[in-house]
Amino acid sequence: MSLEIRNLVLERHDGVRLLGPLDLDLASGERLGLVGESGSGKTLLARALFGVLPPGVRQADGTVRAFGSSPSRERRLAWVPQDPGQALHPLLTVAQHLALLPQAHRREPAGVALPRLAPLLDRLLLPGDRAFLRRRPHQLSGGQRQRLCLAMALSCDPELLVLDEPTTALDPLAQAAFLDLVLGLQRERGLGVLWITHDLGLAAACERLLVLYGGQAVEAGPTARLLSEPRHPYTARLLAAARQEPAAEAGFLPGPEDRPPGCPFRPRCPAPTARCAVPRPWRGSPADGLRCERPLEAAARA
Ligand SMILES: Nc1ncnc2c1ncn2[C@@H]1O[C@H](COP(=O)(O)OP(=O)(O)OP(=O)(O)O)[C@@H](O)[C@H]1O
Repeated sequence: MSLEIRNLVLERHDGVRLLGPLDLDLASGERLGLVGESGSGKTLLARALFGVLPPGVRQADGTVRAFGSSPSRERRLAWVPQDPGQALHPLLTVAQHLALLPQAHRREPAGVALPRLAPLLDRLLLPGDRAFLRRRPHQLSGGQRQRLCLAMALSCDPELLVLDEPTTALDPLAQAAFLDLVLGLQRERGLGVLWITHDLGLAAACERLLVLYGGQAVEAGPTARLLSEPRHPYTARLLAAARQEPAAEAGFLPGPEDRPPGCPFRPRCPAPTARCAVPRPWRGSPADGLRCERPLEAAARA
């Protein structure tokens, strides 16, 4: 197993729960889409994987295991960030960015790393000539900046790629091209992929989905099943949004301190019951299960 998360709970410094309890498994070479709207805890989860929680957030419980306890885990796991503008250093050149991780993880000098990475740049449609390698981030297009982040993430041949909303800053055509590129690389290299997104349409390229709402996993399963027969009302709502269908309900995800006890989706749910106010157990396996008192088919039968 590339990634094994058990009972992970993240809290704010004042004890307010931000995420969890959460279980997640990712097998090697598998593509998992982590889907949820803004504020649902996706980025915090990615940060927990890399052990870099922001100030004011702590891991209150649970375990995160990437590649067991392998000492090389740092280089086997790589992250493509949401905002390349923030991730890239404005004063470093393309060449200096590309040499950073090989230097840190493999003690590989730039003079060795850059020729080794030339075919990768080619594959990512980034020019490898001297003039391009001397450019700084502000001299690149948005798509080139994001592909540079991808090149950096792949520079030490990782086995698992975590992509945190990597296409947010791109136009729809560039989004589709970036997705194709990642899927192609995933197949060629047998990479595991954890694709974090609020867009169910983008996540549909993954084999499995895990849906988060208000810091809780609400549904997980094979993508084909979730897209055709969502069981949690929030998954159904996401699906309707991806199809640009109008919402029957209004409202936003409340802040972590204002979330109701029990199911966080209860205030927006079309058919809540009194039992939804009580925390419900996860039913099923981490890969295929649900946390809902009144799954959709049951509600339809009532
Ligand atoms: N450093 C922090 N201190 C306190 N609360 C935080 C901190 N970072 C995030 N949070 C809170 O944790 C919750 C989850 O945040 P997170 O950034 O993981 O959401 P997200 O699903 O990635 O959203 P987005 O799609 O907008 O990036 C939010 O309510 C956020 O306000």
